[in-house]
Amino acid sequence: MGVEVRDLTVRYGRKTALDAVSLSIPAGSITGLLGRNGSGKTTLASVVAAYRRSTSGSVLVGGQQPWENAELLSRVALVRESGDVVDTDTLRTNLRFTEQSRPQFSREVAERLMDVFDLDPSMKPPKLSRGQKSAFGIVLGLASRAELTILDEVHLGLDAPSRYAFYDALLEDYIAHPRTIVLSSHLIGEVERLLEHVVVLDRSRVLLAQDADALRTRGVAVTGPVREVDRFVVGRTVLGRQQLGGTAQATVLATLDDGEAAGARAAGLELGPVPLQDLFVHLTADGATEAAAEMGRVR
Ligand SMILES: Nc1ncnc2c1ncn2[C@@H]1O[C@H](COP(=O)(O)OP(=O)(O)OP(=O)(O)O)[C@@H](O)[C@H]1O
Repeated sequence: MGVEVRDLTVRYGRKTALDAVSLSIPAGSITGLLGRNGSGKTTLASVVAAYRRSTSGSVLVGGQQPWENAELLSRVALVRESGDVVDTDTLRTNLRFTEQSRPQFSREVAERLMDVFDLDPSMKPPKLSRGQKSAFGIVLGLASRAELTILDEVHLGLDAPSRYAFYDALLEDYIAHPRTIVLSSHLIGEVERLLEHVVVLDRSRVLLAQDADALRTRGVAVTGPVREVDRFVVGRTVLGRQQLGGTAQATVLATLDDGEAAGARAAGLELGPVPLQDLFVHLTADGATEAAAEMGRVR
């Protein structure tokens, strides 16, 4: 179940949260929805899952318009940090409610994840710690096996072992039951290995929407003698540069062909990948629009 967003604008009063956003989320992928605070990620997730109406523009989920489309929405799950649970009922009862409304719900996944996160089914949501609330949202989200599952900052409050347990569970269940998953997170370094597609929002607009592998190949980290590094970067877009004594490392936007790579190595340069996190930081830093425009041209 893919998502097609065209010219989507959402305003809250005079505040424009999404400004003529157009993007595609491929069916059967794990897509990272990335962006700095206030860039519009939650707003986009809310409109796609029909929690909120757009001001203008269109959203199609699996080719259908989601607003007030109950049949479609039974196959779409949005898990938010705030949690969408009934506070007066136990976790066990909340699980049962979700099971009744989700055609693909897996009780086995729910029980396993309740154990993984050490959640007591007889507790009620208000008694849970922040991390336990996040964990319960993840249990509901993954066990629902919705064809489109949007996980919006669900890791907030989770400690590192619980986050890695979540990433492992997500990947394992996704491989066994492929579906479309959208993962919004600030912890790009942690989720990078999961992502097949990346959407980056910046100040209410789409900065990038592309295949994660293609994005990774857009950058190269070049390390070596200062003079050689400086020669290499001439005419290229430099995202960052560090120097320690006579050795420099520059991060540049470049996809090297075999000849260029061999030439660089012959000049004593080491070539390495640029972590997605670094590309993201550079591209969304203030004043980085030129680099982003260059990335956009190679989309
Ligand atoms: N209910 C609201 N009323 C007014 N403005 C809002 C409302 N919700 C969000 N906004 C504004 O819309 C913009 C986008 O907010 P949104 O929550 O979508 O961003 P985000 O990318 O999810 O941010 P974060 O990473 O901090 O969660 C922000 O400037 C925010 O202040």
